Formats: sequence, structure tokens, C-alpha cells
Amino acid sequence: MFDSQRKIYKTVADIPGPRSLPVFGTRWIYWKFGLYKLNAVHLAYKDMFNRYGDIICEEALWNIPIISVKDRDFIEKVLRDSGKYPIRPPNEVTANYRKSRPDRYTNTGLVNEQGEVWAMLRNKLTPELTSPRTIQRFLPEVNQLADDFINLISQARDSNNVVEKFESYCNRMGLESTCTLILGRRFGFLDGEVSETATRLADSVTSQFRASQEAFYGLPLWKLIPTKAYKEFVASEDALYEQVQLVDKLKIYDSNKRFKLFEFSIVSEIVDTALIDEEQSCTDVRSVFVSILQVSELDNRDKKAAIIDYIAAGIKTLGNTLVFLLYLVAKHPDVQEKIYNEISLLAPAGTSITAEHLHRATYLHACISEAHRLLPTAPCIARVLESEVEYDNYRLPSGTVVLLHTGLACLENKNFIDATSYKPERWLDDLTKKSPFLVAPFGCGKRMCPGKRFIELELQIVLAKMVKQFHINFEGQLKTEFEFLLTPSNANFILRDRNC
Ligand code: HEM
Repeated sequence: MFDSQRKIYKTVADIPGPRSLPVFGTRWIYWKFGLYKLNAVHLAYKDMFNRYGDIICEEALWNIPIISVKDRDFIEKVLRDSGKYPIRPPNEVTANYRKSRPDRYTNTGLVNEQGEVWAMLRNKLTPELTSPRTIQRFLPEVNQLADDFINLISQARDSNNVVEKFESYCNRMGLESTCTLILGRRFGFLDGEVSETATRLADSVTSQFRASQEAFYGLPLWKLIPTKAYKEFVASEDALYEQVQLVDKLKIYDSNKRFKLFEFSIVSEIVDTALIDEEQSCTDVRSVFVSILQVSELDNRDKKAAIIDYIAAGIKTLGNTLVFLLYLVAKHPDVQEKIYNEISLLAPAGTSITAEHLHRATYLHACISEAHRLLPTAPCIARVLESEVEYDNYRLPSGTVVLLHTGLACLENKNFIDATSYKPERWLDDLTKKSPFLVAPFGCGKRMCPGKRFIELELQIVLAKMVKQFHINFEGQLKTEFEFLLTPSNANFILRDRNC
């Protein structure tokens, strides 16, 4: 095609990719006899980029194009140029289900909404969660969570110091930490016995991610009939909802330190009481919960939906990220010793980790950034283009869905020297620090993850305490699957006490 200056340009239809079928598009590649497996979508993209080059076109049902890119400049341009309301394609299963339940939801929630409704939810629901003050206040609680986690995995070791299925313990940590952050109290998910609630919640979140995976990469048959995946999704949404219903009966202290039964119907009274209580205690961890209850402009249904979304967004993301970080550290004993030396100097044995220690633990930070670069839980950022973008002589019109493969771009030697090696030292160099659009484990811009600060704190404290307590080992290679997130499976860690 030509533009007004007779310059030749190519369109979306010219972008290479797997063969497309009428109506079904390229979704056949994940069918039973297709080229790739649905639980290994991350490997499929690696292969497709090798076959077709740096830009690929897949087609969803009704031949709707989805463009995948791993070029650094393209990624940067799309993320940098996003406007007032950046559009992330919604999770269709969640959005459809929520629209069918007006008794429970007035909108599709912060994760899935767009435009002014999204901006309103973001404005009302996230300031407390993203505030550095909230995170500082949470520090003693995170120290305690990390101690309880270490206690749990110490007990879980067999006689050879092996913890089998380590990822299940990390998911329990994700569950306990996120619920503590969002609901303001401990739930006991790190106690020795796995409670039925913990199992149900963790299973619900796994089902949600699996259903999202099938909805996005498979055929959306669930729009016609309730498929197995769809039924599982509905059951998981119900389980999460019921869990939040329990919160309606949460006991919290009133200003005279007496227990009070919390009901959503008397929100304002409880909020007032809780607020007085907040002011009296600087170690209180209920501020996020209270801030959600406090938004007078929001319907109670929106408050419950926000709690559900936060819990669902936090559990597995944190669990997976923790496994990846500890795996990379386990595979690099030299790195582990450097962390140990740094932390032992800053926070000698028996002392809690403070904000000051963390501020000065530059090597610890570098180890975490490098793990995000090499094994990111969310290896791709999705956007809908808000205006036309030109790339390599292609013109992509506004409205095109693009998948920005930051995870794969991070593994390219043209973007990072010796890109596939775990080298935390690279983060001590100022040049590497200037890669905010490539190493973006929490996304970018106005739609960036509001849980980022909390997760960063949690990862720093858990890593520091784990390395202080154990020599961490891992035999062989970590297996990963793709469940809308990069997910570890059957991870067996060897944890030897340092003081033995
Ligand atoms: C290691 C843990 C986590 C990772 C890797 C992670 C990653 C992400 C990513 C990549 C996005 C998309 C950002 C974008 O499109 O630019 C996102 C969005 C989001 N995350 Fe997280 N997340 C984590 C933990 C959490 C936690 C603990 C919470 C809540 C307490 C949370 C709540 C959310 C919400 C509500 C959104 C949607 C924000 C919006 O669209 O405005 N996440 N997260």
C-alpha cells in the first residue's frame, strides 16, 4: 500500500505468523494436533519469534489479529505514548461473568475496566495500597510473615533437607501476605496444617488463571455453552466471593479496644471506628482495608469486587516470583554468599530487618532485579493501541491488540550483555538501570501493578532472611508451565541450616 507521499508501507495482513483458518484464525496451533501446547505458551512464542522474526501476527476467533512484538524500541514507544486511559485487553471470561451478575458487580473491576470507570476505580481504590507510608507501616508484619514462612518450610523438610513442591508453600505465603495486606489481619495459612479455606482460595485463583488462559489462547466455546473451564471459573469466582462475604462478619477492635462485629450494612460506622483506631496505632495493618471501606462514592459491591481482585492478583504472582528468585539464588552459591555477607553486616543475627537496612542493601536489590529480568512471572504486557504505530514499515492502526514480550526481549544479547546469565552485578551499573520498559515485572505507566511496592518489600525481606537462615540448593533445572503467568512446577528445594 502507498501513503500520500507514495511511500510503500505494509499492513497488519502482511505480518508473518502461523497459517490462519477462516473464522478460527490461528488458534488451531494450540489444538490437540497443533504445533504447541496450551500450558507452554511461553515456549510457543520463543519458537514463533525464531520462525517469523521480531513481529508476529496471530489471529483469534473471527480472525481478529493479535500482534506480538519483542523489539525494544516498539515496546518503549507503545508504553511511553499511552494516553490518559491506557487500554489493557480485558479478561473476557471475568468481564462476561461479572456483567451477568449485576446483583454482585456494578462493573467488571479495576483489572478489567477501561476508560473513565477504570480511572475512577484506580483513583478511589489504589492510593493507600501504593503509598510508601502504608508499606513502611507494614514492615514489622512482613518481618513476621517471613519468619513464619521460614518456620513452615523448615518443618516441611525431609531427612535430606528437601522440601518437595516448594511452590505450594510459596503460594501459601502469597495467600497469607496478600490477605494480611488487603484485609488487615492474619489468617493462619502459614500454620503447619493446610486449612480448607487456604486450599480453596489457592485452587480458585489457579482456576481463574487457567480459565483466562483458555479464554485467551483457546477457542471461546464458553460463550456458547458452559465448558468445563468456564464452570471451574464460575466456581472459583463464587469461592472468592464467599470468602469475601466472610469478611462481612469480620471482628475488628473499636476505639476502646473491644471487639466489634463488622457488617457491610453498617460500613460508615465501622469505618469511623476503625479510623480512630488507625490514628492510635502506628503498627496497624488495616489501612488498606479501611481505605477501601471508606470510599463513600463506591457501591458496597465495588468494594467487595476490589477485595476479590486484589486477593486474586496477589496470591500466585507472589508465590511464583518467590520460587523463581530463590531458584536463581540457589543455582548461584557465589551470589548467595554475597547476599549473606551484605545482610549479616547490615542486620546482625537476632535483629529484625529495618527500612534503613533495606535501603543500604544494594546487592540484595540487584539480585531481585536480575531475577525479574531473567525469569519474570508476567513476561508480557498487553495493550490496545490508542493511535497508529509504525514499525519496520508496517502500519498498525489504533485499536490493534499488541502483546509486548518484555520477557523475551530481556534475553537478547543486543539488549543485555550475556543476556541469558544471572548476573546481579549488572544492576550495580547505571546503564542497566535505564531499562524501565524492558525489565517491567509489574507493567508500566498508569496501569502499572498497584501491588508493586508491597511485593518489592516482601521479596527483599524474604530473600534476606532465607539466605541468613539456609544454604539454599536446587538440583537440576526448574520446570515451568504457562497458566497466564509463568508458573513453576514440582520444585524441590534443598535447605540446609547455616548454623549447623
Ligand atoms: C510478584 C507479584 C506481582 C506481579 C509480578 C504483578 C504483575 C502485574 C502486572 C504485569 C500487571 C499489569 C500491568 C500493566 O498492564 O501495565 C498487574 C496489574 C495489576 N496488579 Fe499486580 N502483580 C503482582 C502482585 C500484585 C498484588 C499483591 C496486588 C494487590 C494487592 C496486585 C494487583 C494488581 C491490580 C489490581 C492490577 C490491575 C491494575 C490496573 O489495571 O489498573 N498485583 N500486576
